[in-house]
Amino acid sequence: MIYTCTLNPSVDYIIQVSEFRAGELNRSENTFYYPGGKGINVSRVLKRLKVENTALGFLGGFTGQFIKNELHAEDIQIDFIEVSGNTRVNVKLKSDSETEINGPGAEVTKEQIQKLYDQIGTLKQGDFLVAAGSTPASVPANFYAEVAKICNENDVPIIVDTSSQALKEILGKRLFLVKPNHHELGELFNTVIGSVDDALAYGKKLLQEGPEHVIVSMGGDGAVFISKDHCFFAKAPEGEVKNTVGAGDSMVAGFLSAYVKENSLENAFKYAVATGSATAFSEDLCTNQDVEELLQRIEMERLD
Ligand SMILES: Nc1ncnc2c1ncn2[C@@H]1O[C@H](COP(=O)(O)OP(=O)(O)OP(=O)(O)O)[C@@H](O)[C@H]1O
Ligand SMILES: O=P(O)(O)OC[C@@]1(O)O[C@H](CO)[C@@H](O)[C@@H]1O
Repeated sequence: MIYTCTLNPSVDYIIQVSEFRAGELNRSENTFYYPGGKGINVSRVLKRLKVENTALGFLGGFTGQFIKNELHAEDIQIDFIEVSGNTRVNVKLKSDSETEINGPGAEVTKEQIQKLYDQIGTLKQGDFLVAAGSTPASVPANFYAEVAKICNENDVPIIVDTSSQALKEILGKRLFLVKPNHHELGELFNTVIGSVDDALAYGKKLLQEGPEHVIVSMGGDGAVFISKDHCFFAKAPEGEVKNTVGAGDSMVAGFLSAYVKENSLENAFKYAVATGSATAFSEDLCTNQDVEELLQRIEMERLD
């Protein structure tokens, strides 16, 4: 079974305003509410790609209930730990540019954190864990490192997609995949990643710190895949960009779905880029059909 873990889920409130003016009354043309948070997005895309999975993490209040209802409607298995506050609402303002305001997240107690460690401790060989997104202030900074330790002890491959700060905490642990975007990778090494060559060079540095595979995503400029034996670059296909929120999470879901079905890293990476871009070209997250259609248009080249 694939498990996703979202410590800080969100209701993503999408507001479309054609000409946003700060400091004035704006009226939106459209608003949407989606269950969000990085691990939850991975779960939703995996399900659309016909891969069964279970979503773990913390949920609370009326917003938490909304997320449960939506995941239930999409037939996604969940095993969230209930917290007493409201799960946050993250605002995604779409105008000429995309502006995001992410909330801090609900308070989590020590007992609830322990409960999650215990849940993760039941995962066994053959399972995968995707741990993604920010950690609320009440969760210790070494949470992902602890989770990676538990997974390493039980031979459970773990994929981590989080901020550069949280990523620093887990360097040295055995990780199946990490997927920083080029900004996060730059922050990690105190540099600016401005080209495919930079992404490759610093992705290789990151590989020396423990992960088995690294994907450096670069938005509309595509992505670089780095592993011990193979490095690839894939261009992102052209299309009408509607929503880049969740593109990176879709990429992780695309990679994992193809990897568990075919066990080929090259195809998994191709699938990852197609899935990320398919979401960028959709209002919500992509569908299986979107991904299959884009797959034909992904151009890949070897970098080594
Ligand atoms: N403008 C775009 N055009 C085409 N594809 C895109 C675009 N933006 C993103 N993608 C696709 O999605 C992948 C991941 O995008 P990105 O690097 O923005 O991830 P991210 O920063 O982790 O995103 P998020 O945190 O919002 O989920 C890219 O490698 C690419 O395949
Ligand atoms: O605040 P975090 O946890 O870093 O990111 C949360 C978030 O921006 O990430 C997802 C897109 O990747 C959204 O669904 C969600 O609102």
